[in-house]
Amino acid sequence: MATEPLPNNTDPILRTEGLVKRFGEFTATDHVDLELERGEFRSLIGPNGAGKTTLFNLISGALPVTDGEIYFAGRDDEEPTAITSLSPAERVRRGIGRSFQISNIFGGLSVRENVRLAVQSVNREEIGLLESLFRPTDRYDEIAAETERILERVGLESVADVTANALAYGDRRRLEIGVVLATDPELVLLDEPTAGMSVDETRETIELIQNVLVDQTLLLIEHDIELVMELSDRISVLNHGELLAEGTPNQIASNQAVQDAYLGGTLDE
Ligand SMILES: Nc1ncnc2c1ncn2[C@@H]1O[C@H](COP(=O)(O)OP(=O)(O)OP(=O)(O)O)[C@@H](O)[C@H]1O
Repeated sequence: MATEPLPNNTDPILRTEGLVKRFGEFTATDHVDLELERGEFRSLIGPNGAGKTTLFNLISGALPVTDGEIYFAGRDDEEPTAITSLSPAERVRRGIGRSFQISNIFGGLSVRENVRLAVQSVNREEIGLLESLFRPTDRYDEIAAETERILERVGLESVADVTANALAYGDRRRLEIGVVLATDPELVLLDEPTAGMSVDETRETIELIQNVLVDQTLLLIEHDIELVMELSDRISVLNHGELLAEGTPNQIASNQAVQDAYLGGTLDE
């Protein structure tokens, strides 16, 4: 009987080393060492002000780090390389996508135009100048085909010509996910995708994310602890900017430090 081949690379897709972010005297990120395995669904939880969004901003490049390094393995199964000083746009090209709290949608453009722009934004650099000059039709066809593939993947074909601002709430969520998928990410940072949603909408959105982003590594900030416990492969807990605990949902649920600092014993109920 054939045996499963061993994965040829077990390096983490993302690794932060001693990551620090200070705002003046205040330390929002305090020597965070985080490692994400390729393909995992990781949630990042912690009380308000624990530093979750700040950590996302450091990983995406929206904020410069005060100290420490960020390594990312990117598209090819290569050794992780330092991305700490790369621009946000370069990080997107390397394969770090981000969605939700920072909206990537242009409200005045159609659904299709939004997706096409996102596809173009990452493809531009991948072909040489000569190729782009001599094969414009091929390129146009490729981008159009990829755009249609993504519209189908997120279930927006029937509203492709609708202006984004006119979309129903659920379809707007689909477009957010489509736009991030269009950048062909390896890792997707999802910052409270369900903020302001009802329990049912929350569940539907998370299920959509899981279905559509099945090939990606996900790092999710989510306040619905029940959902986090149910869906995550592993959970990292931040408290006062520090990584307080890390583990499977069961390990986190039974971690006394987490209960004391954050969950107030509610997980066992
Ligand atoms: N640009 C900034 N300047 C000064 N302080 C900031 C800045 N950004 C964040 N902070 C502070 O850093 C701390 C962490 O904020 P952050 O938004 O990362 O927390 P969070 O865990 O995402 O919180 P929440 O769950 O409420 O969204 C907070 O005390 C916040 O006031």
